[in-house]
Amino acid sequence: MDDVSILGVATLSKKFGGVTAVQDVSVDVPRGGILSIIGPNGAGKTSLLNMISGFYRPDTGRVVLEGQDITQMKPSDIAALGIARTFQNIALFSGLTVLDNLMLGRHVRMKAGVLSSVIYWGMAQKEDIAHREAVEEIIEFLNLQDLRKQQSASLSYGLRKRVELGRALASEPKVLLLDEPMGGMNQDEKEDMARYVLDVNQERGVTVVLIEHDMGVVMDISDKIVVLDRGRCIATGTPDEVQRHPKVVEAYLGTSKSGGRL
Ligand SMILES: Nc1ncnc2c1ncn2[C@@H]1O[C@H](COP(=O)(O)OP(=O)(O)OP(=O)(O)O)[C@@H](O)[C@H]1O
Repeated sequence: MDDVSILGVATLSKKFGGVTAVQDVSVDVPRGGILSIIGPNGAGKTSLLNMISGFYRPDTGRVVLEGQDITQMKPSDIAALGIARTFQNIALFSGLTVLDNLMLGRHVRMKAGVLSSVIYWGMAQKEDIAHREAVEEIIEFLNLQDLRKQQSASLSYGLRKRVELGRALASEPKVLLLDEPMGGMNQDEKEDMARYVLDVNQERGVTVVLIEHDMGVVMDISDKIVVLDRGRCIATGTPDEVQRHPKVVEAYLGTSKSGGRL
């Protein structure tokens, strides 16, 4: 991993039975940047995120966060070290309010357990106030003030995606993994979300790793793009470099027998 990277994966591979989901993929994620992972359905994008966040154990290879090998760690320990994620299918507690969903997102930062909060009630209460302040600040940042007491189930799809972003931000991540944050959104919702992702990156200094199918958004906001195809990395570079890369042109436009699968 080079000096400018916050996160690196090296020769990661993962098979499910006879299916190779990811094969020998190496990626350096620049600190403070936005890196997008693109590729056709089944290319291995989500599997790669799952290995970074500890949800899947790689067959081979390493995941390193700020010099620390996290390959074998549990998802909760990885979250505590500063990697948060959102899911392709929204993973909120639909019966809970926006505020409570965000408070749950903070639990990796909460020190006081149930027992200690009984014994050291005052300390736990102080901690609770600090957590509430942090969550209120995120609610303001994402313009969710008017919705804080609403059940998340009652919100539109685009707003639920925004709340999920808030839940991930509540853990104060250094690196945010976003799995299709604009998937299923209309154009206005997409533009809003792209703006929030940029603000998270630029104003809060969070490194972003993004899986996204909307090429307009990807080309607009990414510093670096990784292209996966059938589990392998076929190109890495800036948006310009990747767009001109012969293998990407072939896969996207189908200049050969492959017929454009992206
Ligand atoms: N838990 C699993 N069990 C079995 N096979 C899996 C599992 N997770 C992923 N796969 C397989 O691994 C391959 C890569 O899937 P993955 O979801 O990582 O691709 P993707 O690029 O994220 O696709 P999409 O854009 O459709 O989300 C697919 O063939 C998929 O069926």
